[in-house]
Amino acid sequence: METILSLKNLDKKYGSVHAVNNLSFEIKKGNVYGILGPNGSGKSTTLGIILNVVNRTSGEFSWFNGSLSTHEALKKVGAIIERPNFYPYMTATQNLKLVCKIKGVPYDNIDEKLKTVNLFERRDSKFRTYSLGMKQRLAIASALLNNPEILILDEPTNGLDPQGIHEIRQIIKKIAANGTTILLASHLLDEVEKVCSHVVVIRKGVKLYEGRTDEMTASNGFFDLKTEENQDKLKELLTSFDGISSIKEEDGKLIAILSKEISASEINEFLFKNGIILSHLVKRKPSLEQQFLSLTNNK
Ligand SMILES: Nc1ncnc2c1ncn2[C@@H]1O[C@H](COP(=O)(O)OP(=O)(O)OP(=O)(O)O)[C@@H](O)[C@H]1O
Repeated sequence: METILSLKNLDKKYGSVHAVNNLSFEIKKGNVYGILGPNGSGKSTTLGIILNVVNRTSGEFSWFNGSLSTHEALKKVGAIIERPNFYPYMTATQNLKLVCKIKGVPYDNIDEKLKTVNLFERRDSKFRTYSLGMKQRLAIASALLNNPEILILDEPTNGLDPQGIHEIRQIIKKIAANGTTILLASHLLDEVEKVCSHVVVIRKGVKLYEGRTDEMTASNGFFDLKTEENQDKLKELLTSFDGISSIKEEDGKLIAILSKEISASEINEFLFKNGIILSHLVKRKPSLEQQFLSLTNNK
């Protein structure tokens, strides 16, 4: 799969603040990536560096396998990293025409992009009459005017109401489904879970996790178990079972953490054959939220 962007050991210090710390990851064509991290974790700084608006302290990044200069490469990138700013007394179409002039691209795309962001019907309304959600959608249309290979968004749903948030997420998915690679920064786990196929989790500029969003959720999970009879024997049997990596006690129950996929019936049968009748057996998986919190809090 074609590499759109690669970061190697990227570092940024603002005086004593280590905003980005030895960060490496790759963006492959066609995926939707989320940079996920709490406030101040270095997301905006990272986006600023790859867009050439923030100087890195050290490390490297390269666009499109280094086949183009950064200046040329950025012509194939659409980005919104600041609050959208358009002329209030001009209509959506007039504002986008101006952007086309500045970017040196023809007007031909304007209607299509307005349709993509559900603003075609409101194309002749003045920008100042737009809601915050509409302003954000117009910014997305503007970033798409040059048909970019990749669209970069910093906290795309910040400040919007639930409906506005939903609409922006649907639009991002639609743009991705049309083949545009997407990189967005978010502090919202839920957002990344809903929108992104891949995630890079950072905290204090350090990468904690990189991989598929669904694989982050697909840890093997754990069993809650209880017997009214011999809890010690239950513990002993579980310890001997291949695929159980550790056991802890909680509120009179045993929690068995799995290192591979084991079904509830498999474990139930094994215990029954060895003389244990369970009064409680539940298989659980930690939610992405629990995993995110443990990733960002405990390291
Ligand atoms: N221009 C600057 N000068 C000094 N420190 C800065 C500057 N920009 C960012 N920082 C610091 O660098 C760290 C990372 O900030 P950054 O804005 O990249 O994080 P973020 O993850 O995008 O957070 P947020 O979601 O709050 O914007 C923070 O500690 C921030 O205070």
